[in-house]
Amino acid sequence: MVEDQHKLNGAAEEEKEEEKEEEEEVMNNEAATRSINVASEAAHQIESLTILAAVEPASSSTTTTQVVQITPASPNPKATTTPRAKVPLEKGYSQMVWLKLLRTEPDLAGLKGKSNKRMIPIAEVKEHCTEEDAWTVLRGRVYNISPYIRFHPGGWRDMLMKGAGKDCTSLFMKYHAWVNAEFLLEKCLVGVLDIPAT
Ligand code: HEM
Repeated sequence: MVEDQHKLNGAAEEEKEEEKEEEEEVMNNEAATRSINVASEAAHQIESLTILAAVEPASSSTTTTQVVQITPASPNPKATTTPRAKVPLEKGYSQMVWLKLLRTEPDLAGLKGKSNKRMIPIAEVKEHCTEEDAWTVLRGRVYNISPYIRFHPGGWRDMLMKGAGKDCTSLFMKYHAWVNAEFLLEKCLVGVLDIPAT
């Protein structure tokens, strides 16, 4: 009887621990996504900066304030892109874990020693369209997205896989032009898209 009670207590403790771990993972995940976004956002903010400059004319003793508007190089796309739908990530697939993999996994691209500067025709990209072997083209670069699919915050079956085996640049720009994919997929680069001369 007492033993049973001990077992029950033990199980309850374990469950609590697991819940705590899950909560921590969600918090870490959100913090990592926020940091990535803040960095990308900041880059856009700088492009549309309005500077309030205190100008002191040489000929006068009074100080006037002048507004200097820097014309944006490109508008902040977040304001114009499609509304977002968050998809819960499976346990163990947080942005934190992905960032760690980027640092620790030597061959996320699956190159097995081959160069990632190879020119790749779109016909070859098309052959890699399954979950286990998914390539995509983004802004002229070819990436192996298989290791990333379950980490994609927008979901993979209905979303990321839409870009598998093809050029996903327009889909990517539609949903999140501000996302720094070049950084997130840096280690997944397999080559450069070969665009035949016309
Ligand atoms: C291949 C490179 C891609 C990368 C590196 C990538 C990365 C990301 C990241 C980091 C987010 C979170 C954005 C945030 O929280 O502000 C996100 C969200 C999302 N992604 Fe992607 N994505 C890619 C491709 C795609 C494609 C091809 C689609 C659509 C078919 C897509 C659809 C979405 C959607 C709908 C969200 C919404 C969820 C959200 O904003 O939190 N993504 N993606």
